[in-house]
Amino acid sequence: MLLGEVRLVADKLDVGHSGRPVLRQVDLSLRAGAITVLVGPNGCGKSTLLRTVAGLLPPIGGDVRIDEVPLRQLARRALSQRLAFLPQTSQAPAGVTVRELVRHGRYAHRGALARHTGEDTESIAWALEVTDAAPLAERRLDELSGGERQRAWLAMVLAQRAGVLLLDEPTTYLDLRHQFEVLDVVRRLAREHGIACGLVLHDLMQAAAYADEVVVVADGGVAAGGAPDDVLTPDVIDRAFGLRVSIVRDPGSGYLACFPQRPHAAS
Ligand SMILES: Nc1ncnc2c1ncn2[C@@H]1O[C@H](COP(=O)(O)OP(=O)(O)OP(=O)(O)O)[C@@H](O)[C@H]1O
Repeated sequence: MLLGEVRLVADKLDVGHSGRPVLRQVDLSLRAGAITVLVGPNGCGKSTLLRTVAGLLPPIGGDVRIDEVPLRQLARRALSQRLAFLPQTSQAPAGVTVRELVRHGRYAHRGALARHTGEDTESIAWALEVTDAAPLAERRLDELSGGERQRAWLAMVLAQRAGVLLLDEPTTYLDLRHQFEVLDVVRRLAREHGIACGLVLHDLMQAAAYADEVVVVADGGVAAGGAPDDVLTPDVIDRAFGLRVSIVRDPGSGYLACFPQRPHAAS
């Protein structure tokens, strides 16, 4: 594994819907073994950006390259072998088991009708294990808790064995412990398996704790990007979210916490 190798690059990317730009001139790079977290206010364009670099929305301008190959030159299956994307919400057919869901991740390699190989079996077992979803494998997805279901979806995209993993708000609907569990899985995927991870998160404290690089999206573009300590400052947060905060570091865990400075809040 080549730690730090750039796997995905967006170069002067304009993204939006029906030809109407939401974000302009976005530069982004995702490195092997690193976690990049996109943060920003509601509706600023984080999902639009993630969906565009995942090849689900056409760029309005600019370029995305994965392993130096332009995204537009990659057929669907070739793209799925390099990049896995988990959207904010996903639907599965009723009654499907976790193992069946995870097997879907292998269609990127084999197609839906092809026979399964030893490599498929091994990848499915690995994806279930790394997400701690192996004990759930024979359970029906619609009978799981939100946290268990999220781990199953994560296992499905991991079974693709792609070098780039994009997750849109993977901690939504999860309680605090399960949020950290999912983020710990992502960290393990980056650190131990060299996967380039790009996440959208709303929680700035979690972004600070897990990101190698934070990208702040606001006002039609990238407002700031870099190491969490450099980027998550009161000024940047005020500019992006329109909220004055003070930032405190918890001496025990080292985590940053933001507190809004609203004079009326305590009254
Ligand atoms: N399918 C669509 N068609 C047209 N406009 C859309 C579509 N999806 C999103 N938009 C618009 O694009 C803008 C950016 O939305 P997007 O979902 O990317 O924001 P976001 O930062 O991910 O928001 P949130 O934090 O609320 O999830 C918004 O103005 C939204 O209304």
